[in-house]
Amino acid sequence: MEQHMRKIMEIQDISKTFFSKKGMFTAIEDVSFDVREGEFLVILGPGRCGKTVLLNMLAGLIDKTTGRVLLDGKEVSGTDSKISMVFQKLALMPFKTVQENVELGLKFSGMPKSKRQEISQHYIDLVGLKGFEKSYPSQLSGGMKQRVGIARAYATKPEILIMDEPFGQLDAQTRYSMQNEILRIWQEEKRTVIFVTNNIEEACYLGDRIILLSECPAKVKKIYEIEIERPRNMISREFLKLRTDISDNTDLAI
Ligand SMILES: Nc1ncnc2c1ncn2[C@@H]1O[C@H](COP(=O)(O)OP(=O)(O)OP(=O)(O)O)[C@@H](O)[C@H]1O
Repeated sequence: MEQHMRKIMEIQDISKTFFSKKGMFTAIEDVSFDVREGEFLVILGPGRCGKTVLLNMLAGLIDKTTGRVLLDGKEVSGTDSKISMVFQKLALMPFKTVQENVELGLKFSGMPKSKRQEISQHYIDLVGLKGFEKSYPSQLSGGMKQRVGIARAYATKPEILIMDEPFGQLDAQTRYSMQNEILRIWQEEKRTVIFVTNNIEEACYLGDRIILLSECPAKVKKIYEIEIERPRNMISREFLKLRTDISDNTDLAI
């Protein structure tokens, strides 16, 4: 637990209200929590409760209406190279190979080709795609495409990886195997992960902690510390108890 105690990110009273001709709509209201260095933090909330809006504010992709986000003690405004995102619908470039897709962020930073190749190969190997370097996204399964997205996010060596329902589009079997894969990758290459899901079982399986959000406007309902050892058994008593506690505390069926 010791290594989890440093606060890498502090989210202080952030809110988001959208204004349009039809009126105003508050998606996020006074959300505060800390992110601890090296932890696997899960944000769990019902569908359409504002999870993506919250993540986009953490990543500096959209403005906050109120509140502050501190990264390493300094306020973040706009995007920051210390944060990298993995999206549910991966924006892989269809005419670029796996390797070129993984190198994309590095290329933008102006890194020379040989260094780019060395780094991309490391992360392609890490996510289990060795041998697929020259494949195109259309030749890959859904799970493999997610692996490319994960390698691409890791390749820029961010301090924090934000993952927005990355397994939401996968079939159940692939989803289970990717849950184990993401834990393996996180344990091999320690970074702070903020992982969003609307799936209670997935949250209990993956998280060191779970931030449970309410329905819209999203507020923090409860923060769970999970002490269950990994690999977690989804049918053990303690796992089922946690799952039931969270489910009883959840606003909508999620
Ligand atoms: N630019 C915008 N203008 C107005 N309303 C918006 C905007 N972006 C998001 N919203 C609204 O904010 C609410 C939360 O959306 P968001 O996509 O964050 O939910 P979510 O929890 O990520 O959903 P899902 O579980 O489907 O991924 C929705 O009702 C959405 O319509």
